[in-house]
Order: sequence, then C-alpha cells, then structure tokens
Amino acid sequence: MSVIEIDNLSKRFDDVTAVDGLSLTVEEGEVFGFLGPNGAGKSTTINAMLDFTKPTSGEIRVFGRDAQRDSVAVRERSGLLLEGYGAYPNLTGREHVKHAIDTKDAGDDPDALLERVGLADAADRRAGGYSKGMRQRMALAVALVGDPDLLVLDEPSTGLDPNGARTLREVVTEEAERGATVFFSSHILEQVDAVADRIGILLDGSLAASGGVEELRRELGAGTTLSVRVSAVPDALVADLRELDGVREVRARHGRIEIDCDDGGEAKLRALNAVADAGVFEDFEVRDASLSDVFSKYTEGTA
Ligand SMILES: Nc1ncnc2c1ncn2[C@@H]1O[C@H](COP(=O)(O)OP(=O)(O)OP(=O)(O)O)[C@@H](O)[C@H]1O
Repeated sequence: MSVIEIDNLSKRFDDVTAVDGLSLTVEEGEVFGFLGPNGAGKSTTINAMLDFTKPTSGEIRVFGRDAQRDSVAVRERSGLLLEGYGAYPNLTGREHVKHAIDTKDAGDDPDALLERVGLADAADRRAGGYSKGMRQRMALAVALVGDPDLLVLDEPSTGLDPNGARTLREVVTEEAERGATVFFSSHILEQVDAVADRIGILLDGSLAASGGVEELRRELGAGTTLSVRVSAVPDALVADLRELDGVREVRARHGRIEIDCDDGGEAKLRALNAVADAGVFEDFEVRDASLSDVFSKYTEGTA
C-alpha cells in the first residue's frame, strides 16, 4: 500500500515556483530519502503533505486520505520533525516530551524516549540552554511519541555531531523495522544513503531522478574510475588516454593515473592496454562512482 502519493504537485509563491509538477509515491514500511540542494522545494513539499501550506495545484494523499481535507487524521498518525521546531525555552527536555505524550494521549515513557536519542543526561535541563544538536535530538524524541505510522523528518541531521548522526540513523532503522514509513529529507547525501531504501533527487521543484541506490547509479550512468599505479606519467600517455572512446576524464597524481570511464568494461580495457603499451603499468583498482558523485553531478551549478 502507498502511504504517500503526490500527484503533479505545484506550489508557487508569487513569482517563485517552489514545487513544479512533482509526482512521487512512498510505499508502506519504506525509508524514502528526499534529497535536494537548498531551495529545491523539499520543505514546501513536506509542508503541503501536512497541510501547513496549500498546493497551487496537484493532489496529495497520505494513508489514502486527502492531505488537505483530512489533515488532522494524517497528522495524528504521523511523527514530525520539521525545520525550525520551536522549543519552549523554559521547559525541560522531559517536559517537552511529556507534553507531546499527553497531547497524543500516548503511553510512552519520556525517559525511555530521551534515552533513545541520547538526551537522558540533559532531561532536566531547560531547552533554552540546549545546543542546536540537543534541540534536534529532543525534536526527534518528540517525533517518536506514540509509535507513529509515518515519520516525516525534514533535515533531521541539522546541527548533529557524528554521534548524533549515528543515533539518528539507528533510530530511523529501528523505526523502519517496527514497520513505520519514514520520509527523510536532506541535502547531505551520506545521511540518506546509509538508511534509505529509495531516494528521490529534487531539483528546482521537480524530481530529477528516483530509485534504489544501485538503480540510480546505473540509471544516471555514474561510471567507474580506474586507478592505475604507474612507474611514470608520460604526457603523451595522458593525452592518448583522453582521446579514448568511453573515457571521460584523466587525472595524474601521486604516481597514479585516475581514469573516469563509462560503465561497462570496454573503456577500462582500452585504457589499461594504453598504459601497458606505454610500459609504465604497475597495478590497478576499479572504483564505482559513489552515489555522492552522482548527487554532485546532478546538483552541480545549482544553489
Ligand atoms: N513562504 C514562502 N514565501 C516565498 N517563497 C518561499 C516560501 N517558502 C519557500 N519559498 C521559496 O521556495 C523555494 C523552495 O524552498 P524550500 O524551503 O521548499 O526548499 P528546501 O529544498 O527545503 O531548501 P532548504 O534545504 O534550504 O531547506 C525557495 O526558492 C524558497 O525561497
């Protein structure tokens, strides 16, 4: 069953088109990574999903219900960590979580939730004195209240240190194992890559690509890099390599020649032969382009 169905969503603010004909579906139990650079339209999409902003056109269904007309029912089943979560400076972390539990009429233990997000030690401190990362951890604890069927996390890694980022990934994985659907937006690919079943790349309000990590890599023809250890780097060889069919870029550094090739074996084979013919070949390794390369390729030149 699809938990989120977005159909041809557009949202304009005066002369700015924040979302432009976006369609996507997220299935039950899936962790969906919603990636895009600043200003791509991620928050606007999320706000429309939760009826915090009205679409200019298009339709959104969450749990099979109209996201605008049935927004109360949608929000009741969702746990939200949204940008600019407003903490009450005078309330402690525990009081924030307790308040969310009471509001949702849930049976959670606030301390257990704070423990899960690594905030147990600061449970009795006022949120006004929390660091950015601590506030983000608290917001995550609040989002987890009531075992929501859908977790909507908008840039949840903002302000988190590496430990916090790991805790976040663990929590997302645990929630998915529990059966929750997770919609996770970020402009940091590594955060999403590690936990997402599927990724959508949003650019200028439209989906530029979507699919599983491997599928995306193939679809985008991310290519592979051949790294050859050489005894010397003759200029003529570098020039020859650049001319080969299927070779995209050649770099020489630290006794190696790095050759970016199209997917498939032929270009790599041609390049290796050329290095061998030049009499400088020592050793080689092959690296697949990471999804990070794919993402940079897609977002190059954008904000
Ligand atoms: N309330 C608003 N009024 C006018 N323009 C807006 C409003 N909200 C968003 N925008 C514009 O819509 C575009 C998309 O913004 P949005 O916040 O959805 O992007 P984002 O992908 O979430 O970016 P970020 O990663 O920086 O949070 C931007 O150009 C932004 O300036």
